[in-house]
Amino acid sequence: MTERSLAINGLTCGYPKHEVLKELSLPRICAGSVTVMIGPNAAGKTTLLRAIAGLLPARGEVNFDGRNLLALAPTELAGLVTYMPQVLPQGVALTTIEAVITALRVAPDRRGDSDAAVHAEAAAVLNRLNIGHLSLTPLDELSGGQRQLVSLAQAIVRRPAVLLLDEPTSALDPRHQIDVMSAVREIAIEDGMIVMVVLHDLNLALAWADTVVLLVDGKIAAAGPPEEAITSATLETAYRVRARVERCSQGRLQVIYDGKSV
Ligand SMILES: Nc1ncnc2c1ncn2[C@@H]1O[C@H](COP(=O)(O)OP(=O)(O)OP(=O)(O)O)[C@@H](O)[C@H]1O
Repeated sequence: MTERSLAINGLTCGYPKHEVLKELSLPRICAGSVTVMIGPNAAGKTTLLRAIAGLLPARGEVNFDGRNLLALAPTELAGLVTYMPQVLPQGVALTTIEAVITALRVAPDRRGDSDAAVHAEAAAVLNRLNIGHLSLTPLDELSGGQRQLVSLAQAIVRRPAVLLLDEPTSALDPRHQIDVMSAVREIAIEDGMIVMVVLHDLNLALAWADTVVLLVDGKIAAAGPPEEAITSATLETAYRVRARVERCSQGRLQVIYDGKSV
């Protein structure tokens, strides 16, 4: 059996008066791997994820398992792809576990599951993200970081074939950032999921990505293993900063910013 993968060829998409991505193609993404999208503000990272999720009109090919996702009906696409947005909804009168159960229940293939099975799965995901203690807390009483963790739980509980996460760690403290990235990595491997994550924290990208894609102005400026995509030269070009990528005393690569470049 051939390994499942996602391949993007000639993707063009954007907004009525602003074409953001033009004929974009990405290296093939293998199941079980984590691809981290980085790049300056407004580079097109969210636009790319939203196009793959069918939330924006797009032309080209997003091939998965022999099918072009762009041509699928919304319900079929929703069974394969889950997108966690950057901005999280507020004002929803549910507890944390109810929110996760609701996310699972809308998955087309899970509607017939027993209440006990769905509850157990939702509880397991909350525990995995170390927020089991928040199960009965209303969403409106959560902090920003806690809400981000619940939103991630809603995305991963569905165990989609393709998981798209838009800045899932932006509101989290360092410990929870590690919780999230390690959970995402484990789930990708366990379920053979294709995971694409947008991050601004380049040290997280260096630590957790199998592949890094650097997007600048709607185009790929670098793509490959983290140590090849994140270098002094690529950071200077993309972000106009002076930075070094060096190994710390424990051998891990880290970015050190020295200032703005001229
Ligand atoms: N709804 C919209 N209508 C029109 N233009 C939009 C809309 N949403 C985003 N854009 C524009 O599309 C471009 C890409 O935006 P996008 O949100 O994809 O960038 P990003 O790389 O995710 O940025 P950030 O790191 O700031 O979140 C930007 O120029 C932005 O102004």
